[in-house]
Amino acid sequence: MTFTPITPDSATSEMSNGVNGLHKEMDDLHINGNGNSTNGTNGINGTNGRSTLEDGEKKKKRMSRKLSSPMMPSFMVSAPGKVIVFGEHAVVYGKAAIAASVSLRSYLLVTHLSKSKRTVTMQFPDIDLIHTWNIDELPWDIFQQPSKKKYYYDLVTSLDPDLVKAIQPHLTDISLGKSEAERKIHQNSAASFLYLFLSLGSPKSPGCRYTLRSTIPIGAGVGSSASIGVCLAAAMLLQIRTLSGPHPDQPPEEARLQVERINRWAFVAEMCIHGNPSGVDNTVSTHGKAVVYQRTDYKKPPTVTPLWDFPELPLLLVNTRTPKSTAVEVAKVAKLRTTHQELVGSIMDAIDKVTRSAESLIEEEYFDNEETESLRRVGELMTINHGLLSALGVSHPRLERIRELVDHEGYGWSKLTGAGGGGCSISLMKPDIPQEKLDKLERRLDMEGYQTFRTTLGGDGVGVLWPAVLKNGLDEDEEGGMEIDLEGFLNAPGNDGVEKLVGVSGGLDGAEREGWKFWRVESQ
Ligand SMILES: Nc1ncnc2c1ncn2[C@@H]1O[C@H](COP(=O)(O)OP(=O)(O)OP(=O)(O)O)[C@@H](O)[C@H]1O
Ligand SMILES: C[C@@](O)(CCO)CC(=O)[O-]
Repeated sequence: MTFTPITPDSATSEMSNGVNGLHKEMDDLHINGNGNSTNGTNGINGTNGRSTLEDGEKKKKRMSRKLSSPMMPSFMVSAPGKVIVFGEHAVVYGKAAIAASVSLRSYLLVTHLSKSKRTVTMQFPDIDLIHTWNIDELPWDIFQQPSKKKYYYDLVTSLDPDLVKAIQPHLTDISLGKSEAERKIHQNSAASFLYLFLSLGSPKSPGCRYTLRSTIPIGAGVGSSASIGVCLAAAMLLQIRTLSGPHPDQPPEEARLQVERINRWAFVAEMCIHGNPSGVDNTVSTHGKAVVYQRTDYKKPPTVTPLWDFPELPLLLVNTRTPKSTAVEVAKVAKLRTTHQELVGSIMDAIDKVTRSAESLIEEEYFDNEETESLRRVGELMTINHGLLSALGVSHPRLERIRELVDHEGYGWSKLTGAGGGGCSISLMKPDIPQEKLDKLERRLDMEGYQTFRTTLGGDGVGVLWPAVLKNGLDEDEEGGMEIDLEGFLNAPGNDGVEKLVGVSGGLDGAEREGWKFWRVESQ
């Protein structure tokens, strides 16, 4: 996909959509990080950004009145993790890869403080991180400098070293008393958070708390960091009222524009964590479904083609709990390629063929994700892809053991996902396997120290719950549903507790739960 630049004019007209979209009550709030009248981005009250002095005066009066307006309600944002379904390693050599969202997700609860409280807190209990900053002490001056200032519609492709430097003093007292390794991780997360907060917010940003819980395993190649970046980007863009929708009758083109805006800022968050990310993770996490991703020239942006009609596939994700290093595995393949250039080239070509065959298969009109024959064909491509990766030397005995337990027992088709050498595998399960056999398999894997997740490929991307009130098909719905409070969210037990409390598929019989809304970007 190519990023379509959003001009100030188009941004302005969308801003008024934004005001009328998801959350009417936001109209009355005094928030806007980026609004100003010089560049046509001022979305406050839906003005067109070409305001006269008189308008400005009127606006000032209106704004000062609004200071007494009620607090913004709590809301939630959620985004999925991802797996590479086909084409890892070959993608490093300019071949295509298919990546898809998984149903494991991150959930971010945004709660606002009373106006007198001028603090912002990031609370990431999964990694035991909590930190509070005084908003008025943050380095707004440099982030607001005209030569530095970025707007919500900007495409940011690299971090500004001066801005990164300005953040550093605000990271020094994070997680004092923890190990150096842990502090480094916490400081990275905080740097990513602050870069976004300072870029999208303003010195007038309201005091608030961002609390995140995730069901995605961390550092296992399932895109946990990207999903967090997506949640933060979406939440902050919603707070400054620069997104329209999601709402049911929104045209797909408009929905895609909103999603792309989130994706751009999620990429900025990923850059803070990873340095030089390809962008595939945040793209899949924002859009959901699946994408074909290809980077032929590293000096140019990659080609990202959304597979809007990617089927939802049932999947068993297995974490070997064996730490992997992507860099080591990639180097291993590079070395093999030096010695056997032609042969390795043929393997890469074969992987590319597998990826392209999968792409065409999935897009076939009669492809049916609930039908055995269609699943078998995708499954066989996964098996072939794994064999080719194995030939490149990136499998691992713990990954081969999964194939033994799943494929050789006739339960499904497995392949490693991501770099290999440990990390995770994915298994496409046959639809007719009796439940007790599946339970037995999971017990076996558990006994052998694996971590299993039943997940579905190709689900929704970023979603919004505005306000943070859920309906569960229970009596309490009559009284407007159940409000998600911070304590309840923090105390939800484990991944299941989080899913049960706020999960996007926590509706009756696992259906999409009423309340969560998604930008519907599909073409059909
Ligand atoms: N649940 C979480 N809570 C807070 N921070 C998290 C969480 N999950 C991931 N992170 C952040 O993301 C970092 C992990 O990112 P990393 O890219 O190494 O792994 P990944 O995103 O899970 O895998 P990959 O990028 O290979 O798909 C953590 O160090 C932390 O900063
Ligand atoms: C192994 C690899 O192809 C995927 C790692 O998730 C490396 C990369 O694409 O950067």
